[in-house]
Amino acid sequence: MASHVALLRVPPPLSISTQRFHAKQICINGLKLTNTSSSSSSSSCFPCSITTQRGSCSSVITCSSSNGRDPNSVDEEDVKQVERILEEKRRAALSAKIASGEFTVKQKSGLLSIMEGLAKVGVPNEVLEFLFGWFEGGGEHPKIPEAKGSIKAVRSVAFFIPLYELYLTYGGIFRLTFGPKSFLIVSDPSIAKHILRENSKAYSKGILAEILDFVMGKGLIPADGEIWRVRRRAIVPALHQKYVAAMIGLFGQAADRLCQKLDAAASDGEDVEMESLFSRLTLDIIGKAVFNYDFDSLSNDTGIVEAVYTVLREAEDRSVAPIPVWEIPIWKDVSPRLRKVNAALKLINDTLDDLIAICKRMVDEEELQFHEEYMNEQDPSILHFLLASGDDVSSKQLRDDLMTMLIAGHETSAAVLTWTFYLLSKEPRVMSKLQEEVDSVLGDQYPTIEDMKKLKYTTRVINESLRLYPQPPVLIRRSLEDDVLGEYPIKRNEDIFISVWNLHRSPKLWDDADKFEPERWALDGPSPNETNQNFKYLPFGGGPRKCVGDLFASYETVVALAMLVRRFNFQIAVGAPPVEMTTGATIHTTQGLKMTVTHRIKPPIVPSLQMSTLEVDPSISLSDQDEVSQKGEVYQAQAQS
Ligand code: HEM
Repeated sequence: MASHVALLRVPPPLSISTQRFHAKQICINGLKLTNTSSSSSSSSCFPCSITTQRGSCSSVITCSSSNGRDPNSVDEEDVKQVERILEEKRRAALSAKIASGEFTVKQKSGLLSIMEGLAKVGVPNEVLEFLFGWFEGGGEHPKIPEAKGSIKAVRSVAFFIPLYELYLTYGGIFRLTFGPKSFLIVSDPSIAKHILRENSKAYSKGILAEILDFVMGKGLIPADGEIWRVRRRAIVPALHQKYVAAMIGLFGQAADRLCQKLDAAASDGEDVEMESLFSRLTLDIIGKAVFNYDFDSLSNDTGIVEAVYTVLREAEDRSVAPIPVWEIPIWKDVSPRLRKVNAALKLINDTLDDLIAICKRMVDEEELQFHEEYMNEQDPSILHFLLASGDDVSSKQLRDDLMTMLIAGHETSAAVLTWTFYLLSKEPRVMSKLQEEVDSVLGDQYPTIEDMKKLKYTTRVINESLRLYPQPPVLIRRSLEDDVLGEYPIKRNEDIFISVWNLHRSPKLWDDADKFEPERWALDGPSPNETNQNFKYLPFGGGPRKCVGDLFASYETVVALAMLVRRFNFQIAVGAPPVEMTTGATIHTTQGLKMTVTHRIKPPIVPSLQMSTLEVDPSISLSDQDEVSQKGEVYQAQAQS
C-alpha cells in the first residue's frame, strides 16, 4: 500500500469578493508513512496531522479612505505584539512538554531488551558487545538522540513547527518515534549536504515516490535510479537560457492579466483572496510553459481546470484517509468520488495526448534544425523541445513528466508569492524600498531579461521569502544502504526528513533568524544558493536532484512581484482571518490571504505593449544562468555516470 502526501491546496472557486472555505483535514507533506522495513507494508497517517479549519470569511469590505482601512482599526504594532505574545506562549507550552520528557524516549530500545534477554540466558558479555555494541553506542559510535512524538502536542500546528522545537532540544539529527514508526530528522547543513550531494546515490525518494505515484507515476520528482537518470538528461536541456528568457514575456503577460483583475477589485473596493489568485496565476503560466496550453484559470473555471484541481484534491484527501479505500478493487467502480477522480484523470490524460499529437504535427512540419538552444517561437514549450529533440519515450512517461512539471512548478511558485506578500504586508519599510527599485528599473515597460539583473532588491526579497517559507519545508529521502550521518551510523531503509525549515530558521546559523530582512543578502553579491551558503540555505534543494526550474521560478516570482507592487499597495484586509500556516507539499495558509488592494498614486503605470524578451544578449551573464547551464552539464554527467 502506498504512503501518501497532501500535495496541494486547491483554490476555492474563482471569486474576488467573498470566499467560502470548507473544513478540511490534511496530512503533512507526504507524511502518511509506511513501515521503514518494507515498502509494501501498511500505512497510517503521520500522527501530527493538522486540522485546517476554513471558516467562512467576511465578505466585501468597501475601500473608503486610508487604503480602505478604518482609521479606528487596531494599530498594527498592537496586532504584532499580540501575535508575539501568542507565539511565545505556544512555544513555551511546547518547550515545557519537551522539558517534561513527554517527547523523550525512556523505554529500552528493542535491541537493548534482546541483549538483556540473551545475557539472562547466559550469552557471554564479550559476544554481546561484539553483536550489539555497534548499534547501542557501546562501541565507537554514539547513539542518535531519540525523541518520541505525541499526537496531542502537535495536532494543532503545522508539523514542521514542533520539529523545530525538537531540533532546538535534540540537535541537528535525531530520531523521532511515533508508535511503531520512526524517522530521522536532519537539520544539520553538513548532513544535508552528505545526503543530497556527497552520497546522493545511497538515497531514494522513499515514501514520496509511493505517495506521488498516483498523480506523477514515474515523473522526474518521484522517479529514482535509471528512469530518473534518463529523464533528467532529457528534460534539463529543455530549460536552456533562451527558453527561460522567452518565458519572461509569458510571466509579464500572465501577471498583467492578474493586474487587470486587481484593478477592478481596487476600483470596486473589494478585498481579494490572494493565495487562490496566485495559484491560478502560476497554473496559467506553467500550462503554457510546459505544454503550450492556456488554462486561463484566472478568468474561467473550465472543465480541465476543475479536473486538475480534482486530481490534486484527491491526492490531498488520500493523505488523511484512515483506510486506503481506493485500493479495494470494487470500491474503484462504485465510489462516486473515485469515479469523478478517474474521469478527471482521463480528461487530463486525453488533453495531454491531444497536446502531444498537435505538437508532434508541428514538429514534423517545421523546418527548424534541432540544436542546443532550439526553440520554436510560436510554441517555446518544454514539450515542443522534447519532441523536437527526438526524445524516445513512451507516451505514458511523457505524460508523467508533463504532469510532474505542472505540479512542481505550480503550487511552489504560488506559495512563494503568497508568503512574500504576507511578509511585505508586515514590513512597510521593505515594501517602500521594493517599490522604489521597481519604479526606477521598469518604468512602464514589461520586464525583460536585462531587468532581471537590475531588479536586485526584488530578487533579494524573493530570496529572503524563500528562506523564511521554504517550499517544500521538508525534503524526504530513504536510505538505500547503510551509511554514516555525522557521527552516527544508520541502516538502510531509514525514512529521513531533511527539515529545510529548521536549517533556514536556525538561530545557530543565522542572525535574527526569524526576521524578514532582504538586506542580509548583499545586493552586489552572488544570488544565495545551497553551494555558496554551504547547505544552510536550500530553497531549491541541492545535489543531483536539485530543482530543474530554479531560474524559471526565480524570474517568474520576481516578474509577478515587480508587476504587482508597481501598480498596487497591499494590506491585510480589515477583519481578515488570521494568517496561519498549514502544509501540503508546500506551506499554505489555513484560511487564505485576504488583502485590500489599492491603486498606487504614483507613478501611474500601465505597462506599454512593447515587449522584447526573445532576444538574449549573449554578453549577459547572470550568475544563476551560468550555473543553470553548468548544472545541466554537471548533472547530465552525473546522470550518465
Ligand atoms: C519557487 C518555485 C519552486 C520551488 C521553491 C521549487 C523547489 C524545489 C525543490 C526544493 C526541489 C528538490 C526536491 C527534493 O530534493 O526532494 C525541486 C525539484 C524539482 N522541481 Fe522545483 N521548485 C520550484 C519551481 C519549479 C518549476 C517552475 C519547475 C518546472 C518548470 C520545477 C520542477 C522541478 C522538478 C522536475 C524537480 C525534480 C528534480 C529531480 O528530482 O531531478 N520546479 N523543486
